[in-house]
Amino acid sequence: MTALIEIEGLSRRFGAFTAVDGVSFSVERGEVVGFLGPNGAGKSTTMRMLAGFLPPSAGTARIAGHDVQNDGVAARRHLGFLPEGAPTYPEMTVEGFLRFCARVRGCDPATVPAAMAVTQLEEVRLQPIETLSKGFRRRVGLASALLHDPDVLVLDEPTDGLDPNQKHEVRNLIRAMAPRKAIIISTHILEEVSAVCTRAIIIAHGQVLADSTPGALTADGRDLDTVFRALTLGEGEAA
Ligand SMILES: Nc1ncnc2c1ncn2[C@@H]1O[C@H](COP(=O)(O)OP(=O)(O)OP(=O)(O)O)[C@@H](O)[C@H]1O
Repeated sequence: MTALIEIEGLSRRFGAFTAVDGVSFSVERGEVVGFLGPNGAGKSTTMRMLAGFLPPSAGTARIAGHDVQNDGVAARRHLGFLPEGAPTYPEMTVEGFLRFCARVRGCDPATVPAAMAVTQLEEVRLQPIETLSKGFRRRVGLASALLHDPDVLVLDEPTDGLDPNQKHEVRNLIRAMAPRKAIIISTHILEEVSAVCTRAIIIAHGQVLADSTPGALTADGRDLDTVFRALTLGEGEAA
């Protein structure tokens, strides 16, 4: 069976600078992959290429077997993407924005109430997005990614800006969806990896430094924070 996410030799240069440098991995249904790395490591650039929003300088990305560049429409049918930052169209209400997203993507408007329910947006459904707190805006983005119940979720810092209770809810939601989907989440929060991820990929300077289960990464008794620092700061076994 083909993996739902397949990335091979993905690279992206900006001028002379290489932001992503030959990244390869695949993600099967049922996996929740934590994509970790320091600021500027290349996480968002990789995710934007995987979502088909940024063309790679080299390499390929496939979603459910469809190349995101050459067969983008078919690939996006299987993809829910939560980009960094807030949803656009700040003057729209939450419900209006989600109905608009459903219409543009050709999915049934009946999906909107369900997406608002799982992301707990009903109480603000008639509020313009620009009047919402950062946490609520993040949940609007998440609801939009979930609308068409895609097989693959690519979530760039899904809990950014949420309070501890909301973080807990979003992690529960990710865990509940996990068996039916392939999910990749980028995060700076290492506790999130232990809480929801079945696998962790650590990148720095655009290159994959580790790709393993959280248990295997910490098998020698070090905590994930120490492993992360050792890998990304080049402290090696001394850490
Ligand atoms: N459009 C662009 N033009 C030039 N450089 C860019 C562009 N987009 C990203 N970069 C650079 O590429 C590198 C990787 O950026 P990226 O946003 O992918 O990192 P990140 O791991 O997501 O970081 P963060 O954790 O801070 O979000 C950074 O040095 C960034 O400045």
